[in-house]
Amino acid sequence: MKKDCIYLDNNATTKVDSQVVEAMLPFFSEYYGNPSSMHVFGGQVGKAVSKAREQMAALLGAEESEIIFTSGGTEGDNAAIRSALLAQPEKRHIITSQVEHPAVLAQCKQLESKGYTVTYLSVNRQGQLDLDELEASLTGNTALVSIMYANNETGVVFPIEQIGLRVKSSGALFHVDAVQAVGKIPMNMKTSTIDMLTMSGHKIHAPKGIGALYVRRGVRFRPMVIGGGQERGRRSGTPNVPAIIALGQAAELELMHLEEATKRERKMRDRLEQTLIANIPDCEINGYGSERLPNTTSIGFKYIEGEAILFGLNQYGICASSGSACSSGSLEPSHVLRAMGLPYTILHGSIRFSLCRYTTDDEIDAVIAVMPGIIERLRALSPFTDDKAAWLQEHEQTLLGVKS
Ligand SMILES: Cc1ncc(COP(=O)(O)O)c(C=O)c1O
Ligand code: FES
Repeated sequence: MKKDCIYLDNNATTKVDSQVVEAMLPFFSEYYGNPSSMHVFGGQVGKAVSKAREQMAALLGAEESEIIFTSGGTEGDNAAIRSALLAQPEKRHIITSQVEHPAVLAQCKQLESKGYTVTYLSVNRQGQLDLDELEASLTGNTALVSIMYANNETGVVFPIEQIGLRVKSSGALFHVDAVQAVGKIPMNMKTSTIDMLTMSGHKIHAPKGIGALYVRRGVRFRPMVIGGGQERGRRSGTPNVPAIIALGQAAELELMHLEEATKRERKMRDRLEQTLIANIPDCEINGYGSERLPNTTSIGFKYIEGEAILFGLNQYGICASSGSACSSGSLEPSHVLRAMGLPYTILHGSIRFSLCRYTTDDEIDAVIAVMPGIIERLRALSPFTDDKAAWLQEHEQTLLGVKS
């Protein structure tokens, strides 16, 4: 495995910060007590967990009592959706969007088979929701609206507070998957319309398998993991103390770096985009013109395959991705880009670069230097010309076996 790679796949996962590793290490073999124990040895671990909860709450502008530690984004999303439905058994309708992460979409699909009705809001070519469509979909039967803060593939940011105001006036609960937004967009739950918010540690330089779910005080929470009653009865199981300490430390660092790091990342991201667009014909930025995360760019290069571009980049030690980490490896084109109605050729030729606070200008320069050559070589080999690509687009539905 290359250690010296140029890592531009931070939306898939991030490197654990060395200060984070340092903070968690003593909790493996030195302070290994159970935070629920009555003795002082366990009690001091309990205090460290409380500090981590404070650090997490500070990043979200929340109260400590509103933070539940989870195993990550997927659990947070699952737990929030289930809780919202269990708390309002008389309501049988859910609203979400077509571009959510599978952690939300798979849950909704399963609920449909159990008799729930789910509305999947559409997005336009820029990846934006239509707030009128949302308003028209809300009914007295709507239990929950679950919408992501920012999209993991395109970085497109949804107008969460405008959505929340509409949700609140309908009486439904509002859950937000903020896995990609926490640490990149300032959050203040005290002035927000959000009832529940999911975050995940491994996107903010903490380890994998730890995260937090924010549940607004006063919102009835029905736990998904039940047992010994840890996390004030909201998530049972002996907590993963070292990972929680790590998450707290990572949250503190994110808050400290947020303003300056996102400014730097945006500058580098914009330079990367502008230079590639200027130097390579027939490419476009997915979600351009929409508000986007400062660290993310998804670029479609016509007439070639995203996987082939990644292979080319790999030879220079550059890590990027052709969609979400969970679905890359499958040949299905991205459900996000498809929902945006992108033409066949862009759909298949899209790759994502995602930066972090460790990204340097030299790394961006390296990508800028090799990309035109990679694209040119692949296009020279491509069997698709303009005309063939147009034919493919026309027959896209048949080729993909999509029902429509
Ligand atoms: C938007 C979004 N939601 C949820 C998840 C799942 O988080 P986790 O990997 O912590 O389960 C991810 C991770 O890629 C994500 O990008
Ligand atoms: S699990 Fe991370 S993008 Fe799907």
